[in-house]
Amino acid sequence: MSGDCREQAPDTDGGRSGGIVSGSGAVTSTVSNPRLWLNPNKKHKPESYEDLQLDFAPSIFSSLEQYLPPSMLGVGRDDKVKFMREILLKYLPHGERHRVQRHREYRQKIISNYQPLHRELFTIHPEAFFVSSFLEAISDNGEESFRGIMSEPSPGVFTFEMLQPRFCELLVSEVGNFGKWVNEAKVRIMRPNTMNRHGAVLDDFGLETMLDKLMEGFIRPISKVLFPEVGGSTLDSHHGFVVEYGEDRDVDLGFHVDDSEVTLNVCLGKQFSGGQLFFRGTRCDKHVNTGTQSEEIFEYSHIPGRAVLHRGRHRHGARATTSGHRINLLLWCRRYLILIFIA
Ligand SMILES: O=C(O)CCC(=O)C(=O)O
Ligand SMILES: [Fe+2]
Repeated sequence: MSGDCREQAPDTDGGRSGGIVSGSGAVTSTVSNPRLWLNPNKKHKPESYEDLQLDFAPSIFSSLEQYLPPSMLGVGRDDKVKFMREILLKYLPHGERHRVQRHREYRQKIISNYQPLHRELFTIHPEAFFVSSFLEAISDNGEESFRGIMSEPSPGVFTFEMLQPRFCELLVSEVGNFGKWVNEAKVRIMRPNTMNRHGAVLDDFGLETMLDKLMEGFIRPISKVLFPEVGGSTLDSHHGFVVEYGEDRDVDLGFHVDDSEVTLNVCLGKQFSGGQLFFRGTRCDKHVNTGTQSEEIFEYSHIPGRAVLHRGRHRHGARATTSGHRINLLLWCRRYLILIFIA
């Protein structure tokens, strides 16, 4: 990999540069010159935008809504969407705006042609997806209950039981079905990032809303407590994908950091040997290639259904999967709004 091993994913949420907005908190509510408030109105309960096909993730609209000027808070949802889209597009650099638009068209084309195999995966069903210990900890929603279901075998690396075997099976089968459709329809798809030749972006074939809910309702509350220094409570966007290793697939994954604040990595199966994750401590951009202290060295063996949660800046990689077939679900969770508006 190159000097800076930060990976950039080719999705609409990957934009990292941007402008500055609303320094003084001054407001106008006209769409011709839309402005946001500097501080969020935390008492305002945002609407849900999940049912709309928009160019930004539904959770971005829900998060942004609290920054609307008071005169906009009570208007209809369509007017809010129009206002917020204008703001989002206005503050994206021109090239990025174009990329968002093209990616939206790409996603739309896939979603209108691909027939899902297991429709029950496309809406979140916590009881069917998650194990009960995880659900209980989320419902308790406190540091003690989160730590109660987790181990932290190395500082900043948390592991816990998360997904039910049936959910893992269905997701693996859905990914297989998507791959089959891609081959048969001869569609060229974008891979999850520049490190993978195999794997698929789940957000691109209809799972964006479900994964948005997973991040908002399950990963954000945990991150608020375990990763406050990277803005765990303000995660508002994600890049959701699977990686696949084994014969005829990728073998290993080089040393890197993720383009995320917090990364969720859950093994979905199937049978495999090898494929351990290796960690080498957290670094900022400037020091990403510095040496490793012995206490930062940690190796983790994947177990189906079990999650690993770590900061995106925690340096890591994956050893060769030496036999069988390994599939992992990755959710790179980000703070998109903060990055484009308060750059
Ligand atoms: O293969 C794995 O488990 C690690 C995947 C990973 O680190 C990534 O895709 O960013
Ligand atoms: Fe990674």
